[in-house]
Amino acid sequence: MSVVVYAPASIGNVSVGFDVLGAAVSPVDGTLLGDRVLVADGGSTPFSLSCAGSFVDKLPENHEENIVFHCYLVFTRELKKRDIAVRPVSMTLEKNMPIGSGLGSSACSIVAALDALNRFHDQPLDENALLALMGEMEAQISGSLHYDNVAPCYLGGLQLMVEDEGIISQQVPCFENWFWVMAYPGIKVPTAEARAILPAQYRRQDVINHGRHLAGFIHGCYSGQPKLAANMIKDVVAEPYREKLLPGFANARKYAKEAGALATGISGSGPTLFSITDDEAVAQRVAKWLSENYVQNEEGFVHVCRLDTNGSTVTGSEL
Ligand SMILES: Nc1ncnc2c1ncn2[C@@H]1O[C@H](COP(=O)(O)OP(=O)(O)O)[C@@H](O)[C@H]1O
Ligand SMILES: N[C@@H](CCOP(=O)(O)O)C(=O)O
Repeated sequence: MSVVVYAPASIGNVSVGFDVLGAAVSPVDGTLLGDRVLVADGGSTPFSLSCAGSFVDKLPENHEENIVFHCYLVFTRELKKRDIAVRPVSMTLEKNMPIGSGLGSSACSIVAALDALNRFHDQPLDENALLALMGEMEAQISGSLHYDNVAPCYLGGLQLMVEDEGIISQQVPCFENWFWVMAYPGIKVPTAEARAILPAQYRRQDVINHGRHLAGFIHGCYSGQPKLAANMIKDVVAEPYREKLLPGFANARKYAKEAGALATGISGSGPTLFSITDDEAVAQRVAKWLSENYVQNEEGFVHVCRLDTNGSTVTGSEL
């Protein structure tokens, strides 16, 4: 028996909810924008890991530094705590996501690995316990606990981190007709570094505006007001400080607005940007412009996406 799990790209923060809001996305043309992990019977070897995929060269050379190995360690720790037998596993990571891209690349590997390990062991951990482990792994990589990539990647859709009453995250309704244009320029911005440049404290006016934007956005989503929700997508917490890490971002946002996009922001800690529109022609026009003007090298790409409401999914038993 073996299982392959696909975990999609995600937009941390969605501009308006630093560390507490995230969205999973998948390209409309069916491209797999996410990692896959295969877990198969390891036979007489307790654990082995091999890696493949278009971004395999960007992974740490030592497999013990790969987050998938650490996922195996924490998963088996949890099984041992519960007196559940750990099975020998042979794992393969298909690394399709660029690292340090703002697309939740590490979250893709973490979610695919832990979801696949759990399924291979007949789901001994419930959704919340698994999500808590995913957060632990993301914190190990970025230096602080935030669920805004792993939660949408695992559960799908637009997710709000409530982190109370034993609930980590809950889904918020969003607009099904929105296109999310994702543009990765091909350069690297490490999440830990993009967090380190943020202020430790904020002015009262910024706090008020942040609360107004996030509450207004969530209200717009629940009351079915797309224009209000899109107008609320403004970031006073991270974007003013991170913009300097993203060459051409201000220009790209200006173009997207003139072309008819509803809102544009930094995806996660960047350098990927996202731009929202409800008009496919606008999405294609913005995508073309970003390909020609925001992408900096051959590693960059642009995808027109929809919200991925599935989150991580089983794609079969072989890669
Ligand atoms: N499977 C993996 N996928 C992505 N990054 C990994 C993986 N294993 C280890 N890493 C390391 O974790 C760090 C991820 O960097 P980060 O900026 O947080 O990426 P992202 O924001 O794209 O998730 C890098 O130092 C990378 O070498
Ligand atoms: N809330 C985090 C999100 C980081 O997302 P990533 O895709 O860049 O890892 C932050 O903004 O630091």
